Amino acid sequence: MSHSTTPETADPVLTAERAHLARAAECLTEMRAAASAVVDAGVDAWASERLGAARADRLRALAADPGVPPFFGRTDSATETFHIGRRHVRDAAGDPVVIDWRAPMSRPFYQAGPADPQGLHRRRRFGFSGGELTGYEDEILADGDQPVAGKGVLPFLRREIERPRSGPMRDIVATIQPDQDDIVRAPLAESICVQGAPGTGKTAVGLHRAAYLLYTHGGQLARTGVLVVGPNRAFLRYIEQVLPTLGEVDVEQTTVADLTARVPVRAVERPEVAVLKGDVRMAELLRRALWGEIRKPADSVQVPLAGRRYRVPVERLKRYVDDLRRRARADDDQQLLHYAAGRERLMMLLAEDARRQKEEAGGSPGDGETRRAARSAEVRAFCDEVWPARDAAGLLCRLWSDPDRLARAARGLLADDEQALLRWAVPPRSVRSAPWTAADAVLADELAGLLERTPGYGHVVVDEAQDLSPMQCRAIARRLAAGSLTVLGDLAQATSPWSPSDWQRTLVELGRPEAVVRPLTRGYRVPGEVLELANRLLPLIAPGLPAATAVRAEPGALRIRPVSTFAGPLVDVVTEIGDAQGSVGIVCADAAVAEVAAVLTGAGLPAAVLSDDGEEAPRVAVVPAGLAKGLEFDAVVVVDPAAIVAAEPRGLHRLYVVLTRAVSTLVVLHRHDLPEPLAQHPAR
Ligand SMILES: Nc1ncnc2c1ncn2[C@@H]1O[C@H](COP(=O)(O)OP(=O)(O)OP(=O)(O)O)[C@@H](O)[C@H]1O
Repeated sequence: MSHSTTPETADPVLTAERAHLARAAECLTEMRAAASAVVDAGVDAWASERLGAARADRLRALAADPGVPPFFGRTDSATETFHIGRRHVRDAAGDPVVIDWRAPMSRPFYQAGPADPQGLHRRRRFGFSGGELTGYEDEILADGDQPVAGKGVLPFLRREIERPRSGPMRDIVATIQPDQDDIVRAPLAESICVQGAPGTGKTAVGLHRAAYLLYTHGGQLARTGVLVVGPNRAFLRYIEQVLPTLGEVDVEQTTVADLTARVPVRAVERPEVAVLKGDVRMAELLRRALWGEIRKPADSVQVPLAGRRYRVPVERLKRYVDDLRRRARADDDQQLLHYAAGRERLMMLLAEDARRQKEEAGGSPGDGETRRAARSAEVRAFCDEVWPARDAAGLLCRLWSDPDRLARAARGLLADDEQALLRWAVPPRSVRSAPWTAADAVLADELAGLLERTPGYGHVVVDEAQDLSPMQCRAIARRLAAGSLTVLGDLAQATSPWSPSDWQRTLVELGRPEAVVRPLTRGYRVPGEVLELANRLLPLIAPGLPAATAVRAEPGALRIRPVSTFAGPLVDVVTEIGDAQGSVGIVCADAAVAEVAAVLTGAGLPAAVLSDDGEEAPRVAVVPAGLAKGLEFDAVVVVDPAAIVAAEPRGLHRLYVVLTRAVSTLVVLHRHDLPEPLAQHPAR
């Protein structure tokens, strides 16, 4: 049974809860004061600085956002009552006033249900308005020891979902559902792949998982860090406030493009070239290209050490080089000998050889003398010849400019016509001015990863992973080191040329083939009527993938309107829905964005184009279909679905993405026939 209450001064429950809220706010203020008053008596400057940093972290964590109330829920068992909030609050005696949502004690708040009350007899959720506690909703989970019957979607959850969107994505900490909670709280060591239909909460779950792991494994992850990777800056901008609201300010959030920004990207290549550059064979090509720079030693070397010269014969030099090369083959980045380290090691091997010779002759050279020998002009000249210093961009530039070099690295790997796709017709004047593309940047990053070890994170969350190329996956895997991974995605929304039909290959390239694929199938964002329309595309775009079921129905949420021209109807629709609170997305083919924006602004409507530069999204946004993925709007107008489908090879997948962005209303304006499965829809 559930029940809700609206503000009522006479309600004793509300009065008591408001008093607890005031007490929690007071305790939080005291905790903050205590954290800033700590003095570093009796410690040295270094320790004081470290303490200062730790205190700053703690203060930041305690910094209460006035719009964020100290708690949002409460659990009652026969013996205990806990208030659950975004962070722990305790009183001066150290007793808990609010329990952090991530603490084990909070788990029943998320997991208990009528079928399994987990010792609770009641769960309470609170409603707030501008920081004021205005209402609450109780769910009775057990009557005495007897579980009570459950019911459908709770009014509270529904209100949370339907609250008008303004600005970036919000956290879902008050309403995480049991299947989502299982993923959020999975152990740190477990790598997980969440396959979820649109709006099932994948992004939300991934971000809450990051926050949960940081809370539960704070010490370990504070050292190694957590990384969140999203598809583009518009998406990052949309999600970037969720973790800070949860008190986690130190998580790095980035795109693959920013992660791999090794060369200045100034060009876009043809799709078939981009496909080839994303192919996993590139990894072997680059490995051969780099290690192919190494030459066989042709002559002995005279190594100067402590005033004398020692000859290292060519046979020994060959053995040193061969031994080092063999160590460049390890699968594990931690074990791998990187090219630059190999060069350093070779220098040392020559110096140590000379040292041994001197020791055999009765001398005892010191470490400093040996290190100087390793840096001597003779040893350097030898290494420049045999194991030359290289940089990623320079080597890639030579590879694309020099057909013979490319052919050597590509032998047996790429056909002639494939090599031709990679070659630059005109070699650039300099490395910097070369026509680098985004795919080249990922390749340069692969080379950089062969040259030197890439620092890894303790946990990486990667969103919209269905679109990653194998080479992009490898770029992420390099940053994983010994850490674990949360992969979020939907095969039905895959629009890139690499799009897989199952997750296995992606997980292999991401370095975690053992990751368990966990489905999420309850759709929170999209009303049932709209989801039913989009689901009609599934048999065509992702046969075998289970369709999501919507948690809410909203009669009238879907309108499909045939039009003869777009301008007039578009202005009418946007005028009508733009008046309501909340966000509006007008989604059209990328090529039509300027025209659609001009129609709307020409009619005096406050619309602006959503861009990928990380700027905040306008409330009424004209959204290129190519940028719609991962975003959502209270109302969506899809303009000319046929043009969206025609614009790219996986256009139907793109249409599926576009049709699943609306929280409350979807209007489809179409001039041409709708794709076959949609044309049969009753809402037409
Ligand atoms: N348990 C929940 N309580 C309240 N809102 C939720 C819950 N789960 C998801 N939502 C809301 O549903 C919407 C969709 O969530 P999210 O963007 O995480 O889904 P997604 O699976 O990543 O979608 P897509 O595949 O379209 O990118 C968001 O507004 C999110 O806040």
